[in-house]
Amino acid sequence: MTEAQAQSRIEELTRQINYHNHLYYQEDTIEISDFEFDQLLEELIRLESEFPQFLTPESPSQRVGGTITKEFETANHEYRMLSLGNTYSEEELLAFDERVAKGLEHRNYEYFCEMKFDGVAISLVYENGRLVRAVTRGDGTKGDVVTENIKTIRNIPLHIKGENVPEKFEVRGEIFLPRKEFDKINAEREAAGDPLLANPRNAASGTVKMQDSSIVAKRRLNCYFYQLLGDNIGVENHDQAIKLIESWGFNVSQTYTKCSSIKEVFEYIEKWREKRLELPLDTDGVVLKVNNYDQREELGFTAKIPRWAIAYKYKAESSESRLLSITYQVGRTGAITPVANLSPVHLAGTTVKRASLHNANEILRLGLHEGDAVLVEKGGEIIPKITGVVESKRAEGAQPIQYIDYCPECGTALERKEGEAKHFCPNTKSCPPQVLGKIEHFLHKRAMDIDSLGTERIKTLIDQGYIKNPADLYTLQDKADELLGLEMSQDQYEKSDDGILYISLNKALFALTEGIALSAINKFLEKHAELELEAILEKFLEFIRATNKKTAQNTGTIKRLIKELEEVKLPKMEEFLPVPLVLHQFLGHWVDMDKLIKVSMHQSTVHQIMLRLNLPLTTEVEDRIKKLKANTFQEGVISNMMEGIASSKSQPFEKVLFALGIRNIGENTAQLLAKHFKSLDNIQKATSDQLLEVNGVGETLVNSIFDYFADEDNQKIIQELKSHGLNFELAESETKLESNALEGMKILASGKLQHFKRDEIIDFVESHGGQYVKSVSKALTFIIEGEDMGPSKKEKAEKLGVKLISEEEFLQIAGKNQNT
Ligand SMILES: NC(=O)c1ccc[n+]([C@@H]2O[C@H](COP(=O)([O-])OP(=O)(O)OC[C@H]3O[C@@H](n4cnc5c(N)ncnc54)[C@H](O)[C@@H]3O)[C@@H](O)[C@H]2O)c1
Ligand SMILES: [Zn+2]
Repeated sequence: MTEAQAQSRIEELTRQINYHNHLYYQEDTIEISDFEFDQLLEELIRLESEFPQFLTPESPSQRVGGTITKEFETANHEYRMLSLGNTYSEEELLAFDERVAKGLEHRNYEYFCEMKFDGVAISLVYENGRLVRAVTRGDGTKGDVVTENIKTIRNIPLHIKGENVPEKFEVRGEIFLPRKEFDKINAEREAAGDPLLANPRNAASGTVKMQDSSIVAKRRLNCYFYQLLGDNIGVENHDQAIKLIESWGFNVSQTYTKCSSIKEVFEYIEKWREKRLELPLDTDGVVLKVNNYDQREELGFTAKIPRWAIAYKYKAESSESRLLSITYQVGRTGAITPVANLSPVHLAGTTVKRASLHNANEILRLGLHEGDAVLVEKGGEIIPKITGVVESKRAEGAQPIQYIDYCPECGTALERKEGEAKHFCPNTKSCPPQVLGKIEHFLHKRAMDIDSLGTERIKTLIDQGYIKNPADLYTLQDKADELLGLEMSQDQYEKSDDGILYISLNKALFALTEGIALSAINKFLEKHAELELEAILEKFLEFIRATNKKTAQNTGTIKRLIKELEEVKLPKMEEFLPVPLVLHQFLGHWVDMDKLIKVSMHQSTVHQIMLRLNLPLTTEVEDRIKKLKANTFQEGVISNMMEGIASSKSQPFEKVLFALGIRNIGENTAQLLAKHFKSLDNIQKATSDQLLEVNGVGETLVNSIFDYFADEDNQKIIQELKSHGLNFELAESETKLESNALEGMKILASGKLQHFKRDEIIDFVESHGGQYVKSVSKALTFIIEGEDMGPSKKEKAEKLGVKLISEEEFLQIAGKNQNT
């Protein structure tokens, strides 16, 4: 490489790394994996050491990647917060160990090994046992002060009690969002139609930097601590420091260990390679640190990293697979996500058969062609991903993947808004998954609260034409008879491109054999998931012989199936068999294959096909066919459903208003609007000025309200719901005040109360003419101090001079004697 080439490559790498650093630290999103990022950085470091004339202090190789934001106060770190060197290879780890030995001039040292937690670094400063400041890493020298946000994390101690607590010290740790919380947040976001968070790390990072601490509190962040700093701490080794902070009440992950040689470090790395996937948070490697502080000092630092520690990062496992097909999933908001169906490969402890492709751009970026050999990666923390195509293995004449133009669920032409990566199905009213989204919202616990209808059942009712909108739910009562025996068709059926019905292999094999349990068949299939369909069927013959149940008869049926599968030449689908072929094994006497194929094209369940064929069956054949069917609606379920639907009619108006799913009307806004306008008719009649009078209503909301009422279909649904007796007005009791005792007062309650549950106090305050306020501010008349009131709230209240009163005093003010 010439000097000029090196210079321009260094510039290019610098530009790219700065770009990805910005995305990662400021925007909390990523476009490339950590591995790809680390490779760029490694290349830069290599070139800079070969061509030191181009190395500048501003190079990303010399600086910690983050910066500070403008929204917070900043504070300087007393001890710089550095990055860590990292490696993905064992040779480099050995080389690191050699450097340590050389630096110390002996091998008499230990390593302290911990998991590398994938979150956000935080520094907490304590003085006289009190948390005084929480600061982000920022640019390593100074960071954002986010104390209020950090105080909402439950297990961060605000006061330290204990012996020998130094007057001043600093602890560092990693804030993270437990994976479960992350999944929960994303499920809620999906249901609300909000964009999904990319991964738990980015979510944690974004949360720490939020302006509103009350939202931070809801996110359930957590923190693991791994470092103690300060003068005269009185310990010589890191393991002692960790034990010390543990005894002071800091949350320390119990995954650490001490190793007396690099060989033991390798054992630790192997021990955790898969086990870490069971931890409640994402981890991306192992950090090893020289345990003794004097030795650390001897080794020192470079500009960016300590010489006494390094991170070994687990490389995402990668395997080659084949692209079988692409399924286009339609989300509840109409967003299309292409998913690659792959020939099964074993990766990171699981069998992978699918990988997300995100959107059309990703397919273009990869240059995917039909049937391509692809590289699949799974790091445990991420869903499997296609990272590349093996072009040399591409079949001659293979065509590039054509993205779909029409919605696979409803056939509507797809749209793509400018600047958005995803395609959308604009048919919000009758596209089945979108209808499902609406109905699920309607049924939600905080809306109409009908819990006897799970997703599967709703889907079935939509698919089979029983409900198209929420109002249809209230007509089900009249169809209870028809619902009995209805098949829940979701998972076990598929349709081929030309509409032939397929059934999952496990159900087919279960029905085709006698005396073998479905669970045994499932186990068998799991074991052989990596085989192709024909090979599985051959293996199944062996399996039948081994179980020794009705062997002759069972093998006979399967052999006939294999033969017909070859002859009939229907499209092949992994893990599924054509329903006509399976039925042919039972009905061969009565119906020929062509007719079975034809009928199956128009139906979506075995139940429906059998209704169409209307054959006189023997009990034996009937039993076989029953084994094929999916779960059906049973009597108990139906009566539960009917009960839930009937009792939902008494849900109060604000719940009904929320249930309608008017865009931008959340639960709180629905309450406010209901209280203010008292009926849906009044809301519909309201002018934009009248709407804007309501606290929290803005232009966007006004527009969505107008849009909603302008739509004739919505008007029809409202009329129908009214005719079924739902509440479209505030009940008498809700509009009447119990007293005016709290008029003009702004009130907040904090901590646990004796006489009220969370929501009850709000209702109580309002029914006595007061206003309930959700955050501490100067405007409050007083705060009701319950048991265990949060110390940060209390501190803030004291600072603002807001009066705190007891629950008893409050009851007196409200004119309620607590004994009544
Ligand atoms: N994908 C992208 O676009 C992109 C962009 C920028 C950075 N990154 C990734 O982010 C990382 C950037 O490195 P960095 O400078 O933030 O450092 P780093 O994350 O590699 O290492 C330092 C950090 O590790 C954390 N850590 C977790 N567990 C620890 C433990 N037990 N002991 C000590 N520290 C622990 C601390 O927060 C510390 O600040 C790299 O891994 C890089 O791959 C990715
Ligand atoms: Zn659609």
